[in-house]
Amino acid sequence: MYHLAFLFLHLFYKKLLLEGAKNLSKNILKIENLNLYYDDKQVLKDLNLNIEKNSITAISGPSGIGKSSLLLVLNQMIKEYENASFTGKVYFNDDNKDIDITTLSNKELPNLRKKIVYVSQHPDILPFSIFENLYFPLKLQKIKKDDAKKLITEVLKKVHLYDEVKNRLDDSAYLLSGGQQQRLILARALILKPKVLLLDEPTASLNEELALKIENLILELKKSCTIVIISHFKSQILNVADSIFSLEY
Ligand SMILES: Nc1ncnc2c1ncn2[C@@H]1O[C@H](COP(=O)(O)OP(=O)(O)OP(=O)(O)O)[C@@H](O)[C@H]1O
Repeated sequence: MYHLAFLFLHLFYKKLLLEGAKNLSKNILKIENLNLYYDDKQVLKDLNLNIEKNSITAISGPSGIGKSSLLLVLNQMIKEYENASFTGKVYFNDDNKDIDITTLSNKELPNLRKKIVYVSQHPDILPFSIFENLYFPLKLQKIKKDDAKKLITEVLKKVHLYDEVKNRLDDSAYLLSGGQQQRLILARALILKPKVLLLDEPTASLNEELALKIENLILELKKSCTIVIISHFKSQILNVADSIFSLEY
């Protein structure tokens, strides 16, 4: 009888431990009571959001409601805006440890932004060649040029840009079309294998065929990272999103 009770307790305790471990790692990002202001103007009000690991969350809502601002909070790029301020907490589950990223020092932020990468709707192309735009983040990681070449080819193929640029990698990236630049910055975001990708209108300048290819890429990326996406295309949201978070006035 005593043994049976002990076994039961042991199994119960193990189940609790397993559930605890599962819950701990289920959400990769967690926002609690976020209020965001630009100067005196409040943009986000008492916002709470959980984002599951390896999921695709779409942020929807009317123009100007604060969708891009919300993405900027998620990797703390918002701290670069002098007129922005916020209250609340943002937890990032990194290697099964929850850290409140709002408390990170300025020195710790570049490392966070390698793990949680924001891809702007306005391609922030660097004034270098196509190759150098992609080599830049790798150089900072002290990755050798030969290894970098392999990674760059791989990532250009992933974003369906390789065939268009393979013979002109030394040309200025400014010579690329809007749609090519958009795929280039997506490639640059992917090259360091982020844990979270924050995509702000990733297919805004692409034709329908390319947009579909990028949607398929986003679905494939879900296996290795978590994605938060802003898109004005309803069909795109329905095609890729596991959940939709709507911002309303
Ligand atoms: N740096 C800033 N300083 C002051 N106000 C800003 C700043 N950035 C954004 N805003 C304002 O904050 C509000 C939210 O902007 P945000 O770009 O987050 O909206 P959005 O939902 O992404 O819009 P859209 O769908 O048009 O891209 C808007 O009213 C915008 O004008």
